[in-house]
Amino acid sequence: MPDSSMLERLRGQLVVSCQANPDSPLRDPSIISRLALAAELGGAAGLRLQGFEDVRAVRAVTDLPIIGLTKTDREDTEVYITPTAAEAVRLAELGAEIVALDATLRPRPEPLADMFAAVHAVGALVMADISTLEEARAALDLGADIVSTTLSGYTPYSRQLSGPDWALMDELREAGLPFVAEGRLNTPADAARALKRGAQFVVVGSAITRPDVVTRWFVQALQD
Ligand SMILES: CC(=O)N[C@H](C=O)[C@@H](O)[C@H](O)[C@H](O)COP(=O)(O)O
Repeated sequence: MPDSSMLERLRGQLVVSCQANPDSPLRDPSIISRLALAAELGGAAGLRLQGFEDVRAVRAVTDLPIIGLTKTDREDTEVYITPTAAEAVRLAELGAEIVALDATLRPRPEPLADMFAAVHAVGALVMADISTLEEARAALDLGADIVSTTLSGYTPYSRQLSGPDWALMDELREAGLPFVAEGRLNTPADAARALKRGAQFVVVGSAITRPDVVTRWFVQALQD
């Protein structure tokens, strides 16, 4: 049985996403592990990690809850966050208590319901990454444990914003749907505001663990 007390443990807390793209100099499981430990030292209550190797490496050094995902480029679909049940199950087997997966309404290689069932069958929870209210409703109706605003701005039909999607958070709260705030929460004030907006917890990545991205913000500001 999936342990939903894990979500209670994260309530009101910060989850730090520790990810590095293939072209990043930080792209090494041992470096991701160090980033995760630094996040833990700073008070993170959980970690969001990409890829089997990173999940395995970080599981070996911390007991913090892990939200695991894969990013897989496929020819047949635009869905790239954990597109298949096999990947989802592998993440759970490697120690992710929560598996994040794309739950947008775009064409996908495998039905969402089958993926949710596969994750639950191995005792993990489903975090459904969505981009709209409609997708959140559909995912929760199918049995997702929580939805996350991760993909707002990353589907062509969702709001395209340079900052967090506050309107989506308002819609989710007003609909009474349990949600996590994630995506472009670039300051401590944004993260705190997301909790006030009704988020169960917040996930922050770039502003904490992507120094190349943060450097670019500064460089850009100097040119403006
Ligand atoms: C859209 C997508 O692929 N998001 C990914 C999901 O895991 C990560 O690249 C983001 O860093 C994460 O969502 C946290 O967001 P931000 O880095 O903006 O704080």
